[in-house]
Amino acid sequence: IIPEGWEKRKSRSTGMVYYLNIYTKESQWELPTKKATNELSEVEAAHLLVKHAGSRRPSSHREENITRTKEEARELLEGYKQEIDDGADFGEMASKYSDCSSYKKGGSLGRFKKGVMQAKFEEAAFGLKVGEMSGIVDTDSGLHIILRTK
Ligand SMILES: N=C(N)NCCC[C@H](NC(=O)[C@@H]1CCC/C1=C\[C@H](COP(=O)(O)O)NC(=O)[C@@H](N)Cc1ccccc1)C(N)=O
Repeated sequence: IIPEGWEKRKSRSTGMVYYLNIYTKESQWELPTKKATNELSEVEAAHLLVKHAGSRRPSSHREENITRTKEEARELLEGYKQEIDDGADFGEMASKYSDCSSYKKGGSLGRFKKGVMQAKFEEAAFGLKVGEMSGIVDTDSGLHIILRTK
């Protein structure tokens, strides 16, 4: 069977069958193998981080000294999440508003294995399907929304 998120396509030029991932738009000739997320040793994800006064490092390229409260951070992030749910581009929103240095790459953290990110962040990221966005995730760094891209 073809795993969720993949579609079987026929190449217009050669008539050969290939497989297209409807979330990441990647294509491949061989039938994708379904790997249960928990078996997956790594995922690729992007995030939008809003820091607050209680963050472990309350500073970013956006603000030298971040003084907003955690609740203010939550309200801000809920607003960004709503905009993304309404169609705004995740990468653009992360570039504009994220307090993480990954803003330079539209929030992309690249691929990472288990054991690298803080527990709550890892738990959320490895629990997402490709193309799915998390709810608000609370770590020592601040509040995040996460988009799994691979
Ligand atoms: N790619 C890695 N190996 N980098 C080490 C990850 C360390 C890990 N980080 C986290 O868990 C959170 C979740 C995602 C980002 C992050 C925190 C902070 C922002 O929060 P702050 O540390 O000011 O509290 N951003 C980072 O770490 C950045 N290097 C992420 C990054 C940036 C650009 C390119 C790739 C990765 C941890 N165990 O603390």
